Parts: sequence; C-alpha cells; structure tokens
Amino acid sequence: MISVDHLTKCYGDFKAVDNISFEIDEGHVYGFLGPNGAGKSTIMNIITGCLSATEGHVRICGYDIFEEPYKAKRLIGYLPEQPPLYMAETPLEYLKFVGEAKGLGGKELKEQIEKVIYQTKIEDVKSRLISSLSKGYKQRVGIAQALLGNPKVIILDEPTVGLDPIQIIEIRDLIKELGQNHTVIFSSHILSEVQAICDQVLIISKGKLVAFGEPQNLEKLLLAPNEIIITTDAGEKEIRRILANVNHIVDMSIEENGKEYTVAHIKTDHENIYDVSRDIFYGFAEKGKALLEMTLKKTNLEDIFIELTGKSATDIESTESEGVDK
Ligand SMILES: Nc1ncnc2c1ncn2[C@@H]1O[C@H](COP(=O)(O)OP(=O)(O)OP(=O)(O)O)[C@@H](O)[C@H]1O
Repeated sequence: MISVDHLTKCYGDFKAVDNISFEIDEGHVYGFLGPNGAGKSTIMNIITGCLSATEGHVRICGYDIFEEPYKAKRLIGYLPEQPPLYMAETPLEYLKFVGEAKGLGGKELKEQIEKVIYQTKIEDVKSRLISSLSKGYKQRVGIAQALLGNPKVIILDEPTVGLDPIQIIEIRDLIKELGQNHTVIFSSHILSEVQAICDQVLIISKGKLVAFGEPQNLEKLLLAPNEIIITTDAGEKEIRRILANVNHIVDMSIEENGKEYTVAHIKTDHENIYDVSRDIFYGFAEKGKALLEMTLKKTNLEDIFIELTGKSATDIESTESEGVDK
C-alpha cells in the first residue's frame, strides 16, 4: 500500500533522513517510534507530499507522491504535529471548509461531516469556537479533518503529545478504532504507547530505520546485538564484494590499517543476528578468505531503548527476576 524506497532528506548539509526503505501493508496500525529529532515528522511530511525529498521515492497504492500528487494525496488523511485549525471557526464550519477543499460537496459532504463527527466523538462541541476547546478536543477535530474523504491511509504525527492522561487514553482508543477500517500510521516517542496500539513498529534514530517488527518483540529487537565486527585477511574491496551478497546489512565501516588483516564493523537490522553472521561466515569461506575473528555487539539500539523508556537492560532483567520470585 505504501512503499518508501531509499528515501533521503537533507536540510543543507544535515541529513535528517538517511536512505530509508520500508513497505506498509493495508489494514494495520503502524507506529513510528523514535527519540525527539529522530526524523519522524520529516518522513511523515514527505509521505504526505508536504515536503520534497532529496533522494528516493514514495508510492501510495502505486502512485508516486511527487509525480502523481493529486491521485496519491487523495488516499491520505494527515494530522500534522501542529493541527492546522482555524481558532475563530466552529468544528462544523472548519470541517465544511476542509471537506470542500478536498473536493466534497452537497449531500456527500454533509454525510461525511456527520460521520467523522460521530467517529471522533465531537458531537457535543461541534458548534463551539475551536479556540474554546480543550487540547484533547482540538486533537479530535484535527483527526476528524484527516478522516474527511474517507482516505485509505490516516497519518497522525505525535497525536497524544500535550494531552492529559485521560485524553491520551481516549485518543489511543480512537486510533485503535480507526485501525479497523483504515491503515493508520502514527508517531510517538513513548515505547509503551506504540506497544499498546500498533501491529508493527518502525524504530527511527538519527534519520535511519534501525528496527522494524512486532511490538511484542520490541524489547528483544532493541536489546539484541546488532553489530558484527570481523577481522579478516581479505582487503577492503574483497570484503565489500563478499558482503554485497549478504542480506540485512544496513551500514558498514572498514579499517584497512596497512597490516596483513582488515577490521570491518557491520550493522544489521535482522532480528536474529546469527542468520547474518552465518551468511558472512560462508561468504568468506566460499572465496577462500579467512575470518580471523568475529564479535557480536550491541550498539546504539540499547541507547535508544534507554532514551525511550528511561530503563536499561539491567533494570528490565531485575524487574523480570523480581516477578519470578513472587
Ligand atoms: N526545516 C528544517 N531545517 C533544518 N533542520 C530541520 C528542519 N526540520 C527538521 N530539522 C531537523 O531534522 C531533524 C529531524 O527532525 P524531525 O522533526 O523530523 O524529528 P522528529 O523525530 O519528528 O522529532 P520531534 O518529535 O522532536 O518532532 C532534527 O534534528 C531537526 O532539528
């Protein structure tokens, strides 16, 4: 349904999104999880056609967002981080305005407005000025405008930020409900939130996609080793040739130190690092090159985990063993 292919976005010299690729299937709730500044909003703004990309492609149901923006954008409803609300209007007036801008009119517009007001539970406030509504209700009005036109995909950028705990629960429930009839993508920097709502989670850090998987495996994904360090007697060119045939390598750096061996740091997004280390082993064996040493290491994923949860792996282990003792 959504295909993101080698997407990169630079702001001047700064790479906010770095060569990201992923596929989104129909009918699930996807969470973009990452610390502040990870690049979540930038990716969402590009997917929705609000921002250009430096490199790469985004296709919505086969339509390229840059080449066929009209067809692609009709399939998406978007709530940006700052909801584009007109404070001096009522939700009814605002939804009429947005609906008309989306090409709706007459009976169809009236019916759709009634439907989104019902779905987002804003019936009681529909005739009050938006400026007088609580943050939670303003967010609901923002979601209502995204639903107009019945788009297949709903994209919500940090929809629970700034809400009180009760409003947060209500918006999370609403997202789950929307997931029954739409493909929903939302962003968050709260691990427990995406664990509670999503079918699939994409973890973004420093502009890179560092993990993609089911929420129940998230902690495992974040705490698993994701770097393989090899020492070999092959040279840099040969290493690159061999590793080009190994899947799930997302990054590598090679130190050729002028001695008879070379050290390569290889990063992988595979949830089972042994599948990757096995392929590397056979790749070198096939070419008759010795692997003198191979080490598996956790890199930045544990730091991301700590940033998202405030807990370290040791905290998690001690909580688990406390649970066992009881
Ligand atoms: N217009 C811009 N010009 C320069 N840098 C930008 C611009 N917009 C975003 N950035 C930078 O790009 C990086 C990614 O920003 P982005 O807003 O996409 O992150 P995010 O994951 O959505 O974070 P947050 O949750 O804090 O909004 C940040 O370092 C940010 O400062």
